[in-house]
Amino acid sequence: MNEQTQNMHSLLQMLQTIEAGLVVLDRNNQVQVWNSFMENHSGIRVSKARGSNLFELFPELPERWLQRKIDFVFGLKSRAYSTWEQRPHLFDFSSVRPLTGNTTLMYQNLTINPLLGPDGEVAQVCMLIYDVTDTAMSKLALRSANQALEHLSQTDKLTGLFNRGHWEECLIQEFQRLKRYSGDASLLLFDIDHFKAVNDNYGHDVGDEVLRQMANLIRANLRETDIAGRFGGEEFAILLPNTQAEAAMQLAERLRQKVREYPMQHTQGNFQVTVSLGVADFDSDQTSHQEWLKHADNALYEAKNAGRDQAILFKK
Ligand SMILES: Nc1nc2c(ncn2[C@@H]2O[C@H](COP(=O)(O)OP(=O)(O)OP(=O)(O)O)[C@@H](O)[C@H]2O)c(=O)[nH]1
Repeated sequence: MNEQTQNMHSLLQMLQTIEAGLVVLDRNNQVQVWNSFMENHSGIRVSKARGSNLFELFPELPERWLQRKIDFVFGLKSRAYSTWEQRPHLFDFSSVRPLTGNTTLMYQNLTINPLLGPDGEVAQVCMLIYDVTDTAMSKLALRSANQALEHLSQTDKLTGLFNRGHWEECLIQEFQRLKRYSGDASLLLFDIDHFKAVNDNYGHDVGDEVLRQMANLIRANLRETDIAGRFGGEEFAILLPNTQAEAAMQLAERLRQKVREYPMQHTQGNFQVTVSLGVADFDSDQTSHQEWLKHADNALYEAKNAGRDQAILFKK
């Protein structure tokens, strides 16, 4: 064996054993090279793979998408890429997790490189398939931990509604949007009447349960785009985007009715509670979100003073 042949032989052996899938395709997608990574993970021997059409060997491959990439490499003599974030599992290979022993589908990155023939044109393409399962799994775990943390930091533990901090951030964003682009939105503040008496008569646990039931009633009566939060102890706030004062008052009235009809439960039976509500719509004269809130709070105060169990719209 001369030196050149020996070098070529070593090179081929190296390609056979690299820890990535290596597939060389001709212009008709027929497999020319198939390394041991591909053999081991697909269970398809090189003798069967060589000369076969890639898409017939792997019907699960997204043919149109991959063909476009391959054509791009042939046509433009440049590399093409795809990451696990775009296409998590290109080939349906499984991957054994060393720590847990669990099997999961292998996450893959892909590059497709042009291989030039003697005429300088692309004669074949070389696909490299990388197993990036470890990176992908830890990135996904981190992402979901961050999402859970974000959710926790925005949520009121007792009711599951947004907490005051996050709700107020939503209000600020909506206020700034309305200031810039104009439009309608309304605010609804509501407070359980004589809640202290609920705690005093039935105990703090029953009081907590009333707050939870109240949150459920709110959730059941809102649209997806409405934003509800627990504003304070027994006070709730709802931001109603794209809603004029009249429609906000209808919702306030409906909520008031639903609450007073709802049988709150304690060990000796049921009891009723009522709520007072203050409504204020966005007004371009308002200079800050606090001013908008103040308007709703003034209306709520008026509703309390006028005898409770009612909704009042803020008037300048
Ligand atoms: N069970 C329970 N009670 C709470 C919670 N947060 C605040 N409270 C109670 O809510 C009550 C609020 O009482 P007040 O501010 O006097 O108001 P109110 O009795 O509802 O009277 P009005 O609002 O004037 O109708 C207090 O007794 C607080 O202890 C909570 O998370 N759980």
